[in-house]
Amino acid sequence: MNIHTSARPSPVLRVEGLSKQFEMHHLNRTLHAFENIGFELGEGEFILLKGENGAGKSTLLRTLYRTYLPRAGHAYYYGREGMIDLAAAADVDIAVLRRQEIGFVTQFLNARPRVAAEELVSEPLRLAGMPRSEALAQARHWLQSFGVKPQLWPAYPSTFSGGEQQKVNLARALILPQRLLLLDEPTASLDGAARRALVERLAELKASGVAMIGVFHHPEDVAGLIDREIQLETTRVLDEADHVAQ
Ligand SMILES: Nc1ncnc2c1ncn2[C@@H]1O[C@H](COP(=O)(O)OP(=O)(O)OP(=O)(O)O)[C@@H](O)[C@H]1O
Repeated sequence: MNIHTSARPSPVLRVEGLSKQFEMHHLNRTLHAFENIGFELGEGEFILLKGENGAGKSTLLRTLYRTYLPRAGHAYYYGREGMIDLAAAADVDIAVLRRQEIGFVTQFLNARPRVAAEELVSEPLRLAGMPRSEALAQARHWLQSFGVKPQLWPAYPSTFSGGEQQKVNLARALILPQRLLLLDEPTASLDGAARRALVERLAELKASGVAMIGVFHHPEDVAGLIDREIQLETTRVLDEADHVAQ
């Protein structure tokens, strides 16, 4: 007898009852960015986050990256060293995870003055112990794939166009396979060739087991990668009177 079981992939992230609000002190109001979010993300899975402008998509990604602390809930991350609640972990543990396991990819480059593009891109590999020449060779490979011209490789990205900066940013963010990738509109302002290169790289990372959750300007680009979608509802603003009524 053949029994077919569709085993779920090992969990990477389990989010329960996650909520985030912003206090708008100057207006004496509370803005609920998202409320009571729950989902599970397994190895090699890809979740597309959807919702109107202001629905809380970026805020959810930033809360998972712990740029923000949530108001309530849990985000259990199953890492190489065991399980940790990203909603409550110490900053020092979050810093280690950001270096080694959890990546955040946005369209904005955090360019450092007088650091060449190829140095910036190769840095994660060098920090992981790869010899400099090998790390630089890989950095050039990825800069080439994303369409950054060779004459720009030794130049400073602070002088690059918006699209060129974004390509450097992507090459750096995706050069070292992470366990979990948070993607905040990584294709915005990229040309067609760079978008295709990005999607190819994401497909490769997904196949190697990297879990991803993200917002995409052109979701059709990643249609072939999506396992599930999460729809966020539009943000509610509560003022003091609402608080009293609750
Ligand atoms: N640091 C902050 N302080 C106060 N309010 C904030 C802050 N960050 C975001 N918000 C508010 O939270 C809500 C959700 O914002 P967010 O950027 O997460 O939306 P989004 O779904 O990513 O929108 P978009 O599709 O326009 O990028 C918005 O109303 C925004 O004004």
